[in-house]
Amino acid sequence: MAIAGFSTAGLNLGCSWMDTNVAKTKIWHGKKYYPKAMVASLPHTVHAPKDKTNKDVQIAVLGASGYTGSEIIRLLANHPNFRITVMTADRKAGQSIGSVFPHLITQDLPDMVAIKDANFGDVDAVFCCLPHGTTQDIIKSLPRSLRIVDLSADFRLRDISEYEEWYGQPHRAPELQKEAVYGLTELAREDIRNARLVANPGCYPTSIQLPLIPLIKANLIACSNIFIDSKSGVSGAGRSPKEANLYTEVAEGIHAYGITKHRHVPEIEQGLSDVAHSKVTVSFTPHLMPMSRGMLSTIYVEMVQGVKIEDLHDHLKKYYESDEFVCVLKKGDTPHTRFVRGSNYCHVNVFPDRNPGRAIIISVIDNLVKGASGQALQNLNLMMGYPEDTGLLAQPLFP
Ligand SMILES: NC(=O)C1=CN([C@@H]2O[C@H](COP(=O)(O)OP(=O)(O)OC[C@H]3O[C@@H](n4cnc5c(N)ncnc54)[C@H](OP(=O)(O)O)[C@@H]3O)[C@@H](O)[C@H]2O)C=CC1
Ligand SMILES: CC(=O)N[C@@H](CCC(=O)OP(=O)(O)O)C(=O)O
Repeated sequence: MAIAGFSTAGLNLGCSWMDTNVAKTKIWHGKKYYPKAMVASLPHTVHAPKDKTNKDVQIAVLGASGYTGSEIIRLLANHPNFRITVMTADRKAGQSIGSVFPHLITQDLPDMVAIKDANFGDVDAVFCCLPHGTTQDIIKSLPRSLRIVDLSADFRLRDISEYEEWYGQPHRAPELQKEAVYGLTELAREDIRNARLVANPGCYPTSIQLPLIPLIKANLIACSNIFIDSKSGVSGAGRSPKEANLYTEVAEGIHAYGITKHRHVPEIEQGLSDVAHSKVTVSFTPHLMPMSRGMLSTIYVEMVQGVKIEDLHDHLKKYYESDEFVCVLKKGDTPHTRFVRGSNYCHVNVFPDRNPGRAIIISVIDNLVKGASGQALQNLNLMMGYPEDTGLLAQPLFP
C-alpha cells in the first residue's frame, strides 16, 4: 500500500506497517507493536476479552440529547462489541437522534424516550450523561444488574459532607457512594475492572491529575504551592441554553469563573491527597475560552530539593510508557488543544520555570472525550472485559 505524498524515510516505526502481513501477526497497543500471541499477557492497555468475546453488550445512554451523550453515540459507532439499544432525553424525549444531532443522522438507533419509559430489561450497561443532582435518584432506581459509568459529579467525592458543601445540596444516595469507584482510568484500572458503578472524573480534574499524581507519588514535587490555571471550551457547560454561554457572551474574549469556589477543587484535592497521604490544597482558577471543545491546564509546582526538570520529564515518560492515551511530548514541545481535538489523547509536557526550583506543567485534552465520554468508554471497556482502547483509537481531528 502506498499513500501519495507520504514517505516513511527517516521514520523508525519498530516494524514496517506498510507490510500487510503485519496486521495479521501483530497488534498495535500501548504505543508499540506486539505479536498477537502475546496479547493476553501485555500490560496496561491490552487485556484479552474475558467472557464476552462475540456477544454484543447492550448499552443504554441516559441523556443522549446532550453533548456527552452525543459523543458516546459517535464513539460507539466504531465499537465492535457495544450496541446502543436504549437512549433517553428529557425535553427532547420522543425525537430521533438525527433530528437532535444531524451529524449522527446515519446511525440506526431507537428514538429517545423519557427515563420513566425506558426498558432496561435487556440492557447490560449504562452511560449516565445527566446533570449532577438529578443523577443520584435515577441511578438509585436502576436494576442492580447493570454496570454504570456516571459522567456527572454525583459520585466522585467520597466525603458526603464535602459533596453537600460544594454542590449545595444533600446527597440522596450515600449508600451508592460507598461502592462507587473513581474512574481516572490510567491510575485505577484494577478497581475499575471490578466496579459496578464508576464515577467518571470531571474534565478539569482529568487534565490536572494525570500529570500531577505520578509526580506526587514519586515524591518529585512538593504538595504545597500548587497553582493551576485551566481553560475550557464552551461545550464543557453542556447544551442546555444559558445566557452566560451565548455566542455574544463568550466570543472574542476570555474570562475566569468560579474563582476560589469551583466545584472541581475538592475532586482535585481528593485525588492528590490520596497519593500524598496527607491533605493537599491547590489554587485553581478555570477560564472559559471562545472555542467549542478543548481544555488546557497550566500547573505551577515546586520541585523537591535536588530534583531537576529532566527528572519530572523522564518519570512521566516512563510512567505512561505503555499507556496509549497519555503522551508525554518531546522536551521543549508545547501541548496544543488542537492536536487532541476529537480524540481520547492527553498531551503533557514539563518546562523549567525561570524561578529556580519551580516547574510548569502543561496538559491538554478534549473535554468531551478524555474529559468525559472517551474516558467513560475506556472505563466501560475495562468493566466489560474488553481491551481498554476499543473504539477509541481514532486520531485527533486536525486542522
Ligand atoms: N460537557 C462536558 O465537557 C462534560 C460534562 N460532564 C458531565 O456530564 C453530564 C452531562 O453533561 P452534558 O452532556 O455536557 O450536558 P447537556 O446539558 O448537554 O445534556 C444533559 C442531558 O441530560 C438530560 N436531562 C437534563 N435534565 C434532566 C432530567 N431532569 N431528567 C432526565 N434527563 C435530563 C438532557 O435532556 P434534554 O436535552 O432532552 O433536555 C440531556 O440529554 C453532566 O453531569 C456534566 O457535568 C463531565 C465532563 C465533561
Ligand atoms: C466550561 C464549563 O462550564 N465547564 C464545567 C465543567 C465540566 C465538567 O467536567 O463538569 P462536571 O464536573 O459536571 O462533570 C464547569 O465549569 O462547571
